[in-house]
Amino acid sequence: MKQIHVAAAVIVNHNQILAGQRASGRLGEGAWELPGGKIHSGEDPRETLQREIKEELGVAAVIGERVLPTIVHPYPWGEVHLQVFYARLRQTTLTPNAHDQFKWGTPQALADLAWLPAARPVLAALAKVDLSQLTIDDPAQLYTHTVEYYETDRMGITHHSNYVRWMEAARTRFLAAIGWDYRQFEARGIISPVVAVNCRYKHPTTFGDQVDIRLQVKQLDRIRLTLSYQMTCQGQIVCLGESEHCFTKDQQLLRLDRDLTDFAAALRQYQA
Ligand SMILES: Nc1nc2c([nH]c(=O)n2[C@H]2C[C@H](O)[C@@H](COP(=O)(O)OP(=O)(O)OP(=O)(O)O)O2)c(=O)[nH]1
Repeated sequence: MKQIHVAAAVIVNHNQILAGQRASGRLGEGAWELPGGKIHSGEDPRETLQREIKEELGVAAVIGERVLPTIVHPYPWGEVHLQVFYARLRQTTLTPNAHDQFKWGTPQALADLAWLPAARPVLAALAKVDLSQLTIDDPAQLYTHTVEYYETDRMGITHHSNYVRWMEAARTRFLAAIGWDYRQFEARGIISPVVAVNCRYKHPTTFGDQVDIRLQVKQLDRIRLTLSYQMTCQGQIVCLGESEHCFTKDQQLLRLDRDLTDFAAALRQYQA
């Protein structure tokens, strides 16, 4: 039997997920499914989902962890191997393309819809999950640091200066992950001075603590980029930071909306 490899997304918003009704004229028309589609040859299933969600809903998505092991279901048209991942949408306004209608609801409320059979085990698995507690991270925006002994002070807590360094570590990794490695800027003669940094220390950390630093693009104006950093340890906020940057070449300020338009477009994808 022909094998059909498919990726589908449990798109989460608070405690609700998104179900789509397959448009008429498609196989399984009228049945409900999770957004997704066939994995192209050589494609990573997470890339499939980014592509399919863009096509079907008109928005960018962050793809998280697997929900459950691959589901295999035989249909008259082939054996579907369904890989299901959590996802969240970057924007809330959808432009539906491939479905007759969409519904948001808790897995319990949506369980009675006429789902494609391969999707049913997903609904059963979700019934045991507290979706509102789920964090779906874009790896580009998350840097995890384990506090070193040498980062602590005489009081036994992390010295405050380290948080600013971790912000920089999160930032350089973020830029590299979105295709704008800082070395590329330097190779083009562009430098990016930090024009402001601030930190609000909310709770101390100490040796061995694992600190998650989540970065977001807070603001982009003509010359300035503002990034925000939320730092948590075991889910508790330990520090909230911000940094502001400008970009210069030959000691002239560059404009993000004129001289660095590709970079600005890449950053906008990560704007909160
Ligand atoms: N997206 C999705 N497909 C599912 C689910 N459950 C399930 O059995 N399937 C099956 C139905 C189809 O046989 C297959 C998905 O193929 P598809 O034809 O919709 O994929 P596609 O979006 O790439 O479509 P196309 O461009 O080839 O028309 O997986 C589900 O929950 N979501």
